[in-house]
Amino acid sequence: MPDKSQRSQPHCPPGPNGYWFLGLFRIPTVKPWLTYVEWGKKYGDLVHFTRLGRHYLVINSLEATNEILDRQAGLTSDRPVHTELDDIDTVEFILLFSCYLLAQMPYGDEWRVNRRLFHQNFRPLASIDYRPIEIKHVHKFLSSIGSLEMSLKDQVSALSQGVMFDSVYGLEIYNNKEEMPTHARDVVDLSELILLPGWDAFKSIPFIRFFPSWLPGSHQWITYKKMGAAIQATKEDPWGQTMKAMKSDENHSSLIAKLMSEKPQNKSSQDIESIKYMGAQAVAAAADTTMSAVCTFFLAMSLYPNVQQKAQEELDTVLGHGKLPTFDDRSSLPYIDAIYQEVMRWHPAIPLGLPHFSIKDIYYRNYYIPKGKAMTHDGARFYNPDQFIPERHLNQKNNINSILAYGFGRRVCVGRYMADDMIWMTIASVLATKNISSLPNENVEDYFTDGTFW
Ligand code: HEM
Repeated sequence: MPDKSQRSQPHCPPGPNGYWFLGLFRIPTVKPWLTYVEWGKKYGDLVHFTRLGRHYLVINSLEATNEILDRQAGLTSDRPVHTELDDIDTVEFILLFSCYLLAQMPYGDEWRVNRRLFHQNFRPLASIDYRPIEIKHVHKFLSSIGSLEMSLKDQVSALSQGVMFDSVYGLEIYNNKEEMPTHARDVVDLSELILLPGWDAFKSIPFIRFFPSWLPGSHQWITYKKMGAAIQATKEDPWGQTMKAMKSDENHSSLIAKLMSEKPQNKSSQDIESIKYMGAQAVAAAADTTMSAVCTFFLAMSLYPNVQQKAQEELDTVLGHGKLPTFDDRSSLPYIDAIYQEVMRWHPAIPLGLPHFSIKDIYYRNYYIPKGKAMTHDGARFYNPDQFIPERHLNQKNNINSILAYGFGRRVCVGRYMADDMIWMTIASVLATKNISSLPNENVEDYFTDGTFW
């Protein structure tokens, strides 16, 4: 790459204009991905804007994403949240954010250690251990479908949270409204707000955190405080219950129990904290993501009955009518796999991805991208992108790494192998045994709430 002096006057990519420094006040907070796609059509695959002195870059093309987030991953793997919070050296910061979750950690040695721990326990081989639990919960879910006690969305949420609490802590979740799954969802819901451009005003205007709660602006700092409390509860409560279960039940089995009984027996408090954060991160990461993907699948099947019929024909031919699939059947069911990939493309669980933050100025094409950009992407690069067309994935050499919904570069989703198993098993099992009829509302966007997640 040529050095700075050799370039012909690099400049920031185009984007909507705002006020200098203060930036643009029309930044969307409602379904922002729709606006980013519109901006992409107007300005190109890189859209730049500023807000309160911070630069944002929306990446709308796979080519640019690969170049910036993969090939320059050493510079663009940081996260915006804590990097800037570190600048606020207050007691509140130390109290609230001494709790670090992997997804929000700044890129560096601490992230590397915690990412390795997570990877060891959720890599492809380790993820196979969770399959019996996934099958047990999917079968339980199948028998609960149609019950009037809970909405379909709550049942799906209980399924995705149930799998994770069972796998990590050996704890049963009967209802997603119980305290522990609610705290895990709070972590995600609150992070979703915090990651949107514009929710970081108190970093540029620090005295906001001294505002009384009734004053406009104070809600941002209050949200951070609530998130700190939710993280703390998600880290400590299931851990405490698992410690009790390990003492009272000799048959107790869980990831936490396995890690705690591994050598060395007398673990340092730092090692124990890392295990605790890994557990909390896992239940928080799974809270909305797998739920969102499974709900998207139900929506797609209700809108595209021909796809459902084709899938059921494949299942009937390969397995026999009404027979439940096993993981060994996956390679013989290409159309079911194509449906899974289309679910992940059509409405990704995290439409904007998680923001990346660059630690140094970088260059791409003739654009100068100043240090400190948050980067997101929009995956609309397929023909008729709004249509649900599983066929587009058939005869492609796709694998889990081609699924853009799992993110990019060194921060790519570290729980993707387990998520992949879990979502595939749910899709295949539902199609093998149920007929999904129409949902009440035909406007697809109405099913997708505001913010980062479904
Ligand atoms: C539909 C299911 C899921 C989707 C679509 C998804 C998507 C993502 C995305 C987009 C990222 C950010 C990647 C980036 O920065 O480029 C991410 C990060 C992460 N995901 Fe997932 N995820 C899913 C399920 C899970 C599950 C079940 C787990 C836990 C077992 C998990 C654990 C994580 C963690 C820990 C990170 C942070 C990684 C880091 O910052 O180094 N995810 N995920």
